[in-house]
Amino acid sequence: KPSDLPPGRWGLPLVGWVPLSFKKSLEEHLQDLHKQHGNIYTWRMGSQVIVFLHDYKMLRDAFASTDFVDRPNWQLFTMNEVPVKGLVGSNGLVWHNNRRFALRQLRDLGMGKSKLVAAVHTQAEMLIEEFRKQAGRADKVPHATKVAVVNIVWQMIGSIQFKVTDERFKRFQRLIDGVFESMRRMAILDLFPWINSVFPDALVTWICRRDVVKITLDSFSAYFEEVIDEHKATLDKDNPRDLIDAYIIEMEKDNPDSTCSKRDLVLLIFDLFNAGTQTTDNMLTWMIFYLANHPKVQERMLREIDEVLPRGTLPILEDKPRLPYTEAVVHESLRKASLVSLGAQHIATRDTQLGGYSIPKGTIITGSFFAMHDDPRYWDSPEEFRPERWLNAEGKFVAKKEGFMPFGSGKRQCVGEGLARMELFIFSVALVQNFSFAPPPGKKIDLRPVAFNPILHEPKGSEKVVVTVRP
Ligand code: HEM
Repeated sequence: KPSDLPPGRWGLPLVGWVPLSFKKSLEEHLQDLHKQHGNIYTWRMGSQVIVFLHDYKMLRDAFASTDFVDRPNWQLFTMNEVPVKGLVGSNGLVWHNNRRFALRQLRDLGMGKSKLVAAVHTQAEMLIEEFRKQAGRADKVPHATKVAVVNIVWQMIGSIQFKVTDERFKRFQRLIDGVFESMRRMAILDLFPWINSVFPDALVTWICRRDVVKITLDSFSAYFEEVIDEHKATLDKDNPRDLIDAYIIEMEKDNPDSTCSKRDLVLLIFDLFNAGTQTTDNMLTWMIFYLANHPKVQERMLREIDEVLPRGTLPILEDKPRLPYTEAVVHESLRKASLVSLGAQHIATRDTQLGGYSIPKGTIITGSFFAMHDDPRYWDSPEEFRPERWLNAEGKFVAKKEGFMPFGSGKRQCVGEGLARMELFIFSVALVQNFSFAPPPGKKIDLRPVAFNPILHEPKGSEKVVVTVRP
């Protein structure tokens, strides 16, 4: 162990530190390390040296710096594409160009813009219709929430909308699910890259589902390329309809720094779906679960909405200041869920310093967001779901920042944050206006996330909720 790295667990070369018992979750082990070593500690997982940051200010400063701006060369991020394209896993000029482009598109086509608000409203109406169909019985959260979030991202990217019953949507959803499922397995190769050269290729492919990732990416690519070609054929340069049109226009510019290509656009679209749909859909399910287990929160939210909006009127973003409790419920849900519990990993781009320790170039850095959101240094009684903590004495919403990072922070902060917040706000108002949610009689919804998922805190899909139409 290099002596000036943060303290922690090292274990054996190549294998790293492996717990002897799997009774504790990954997060419980990280909490143990935090208690033992403080706000910055190291865990060698497989052959990867990973430094965990457990402190809000340290994390904020690190992720604001170019010293930690890059992603590791993990398959989880690269999707086996060499050189890496798209946005989530790329570095350098490709990342810089794509991030700037995506942020501009989200601003121009997205947040608060009437076209996208109209699309969110259409999806909110569809959700109301679909939730109504399962009123009166205990059932899983309808799959319409997935359709809604996919449709919004598609609207922005390619002006496409699926119907709930659309077979193409089901195929599309199976692909997204396939990617997420295989991402967990791909992490094995990222942590133990040497198994590639020790075990037979067929075995590695089977364990790590490399074939699934390839097949999935190929299917996505074929579909996206078709959509891109349709856009090219019908492009009006003076009236770009969506992100694909804007990218094609950008691609045709004579810019020496351009990193545009059709393959890059395919990967960018893939990244936006990958990062922007499962996340928002899971967050909406978490909100429904929290509301179901906290009837008083639900009633207070409804009272507030009823005072501001006539029933049947969907909110617009300008209504937010008049709905502070609703804003508080959205924020408290984001805190409690800690959806992306460890964030997305970063890497030191040069030999540098952090928290008084030396961090060699290439060290992987990750945030313990789940722990920060549950840390009594920042939150009074953090275990409680208490939206009131976001309101001041006058009942105004206060966007508390200290200890709150559901979308990451700094140079790689989530580009879809504004869009996700807009969806969660409009969808939750629409649902609470029309329905009440409760656990099945005599039960509470199990709010523990699905086990063994280091990427997302997923709500348990098997949990049922009773939807009742409001009189
Ligand atoms: C509730 C929903 C969401 C949550 C909790 C969330 C959270 C996050 C987090 C924690 C990161 C990692 C930041 C880092 O590397 O430090 C991230 C990155 C990212 N998110 Fe989101 N996200 C959500 C929705 C979305 C949406 C709707 C989109 C776009 C349609 C999106 C696109 C991205 C992209 C492209 C990145 C990579 C940015 C980069 O590497 O520069 N996300 N998100």
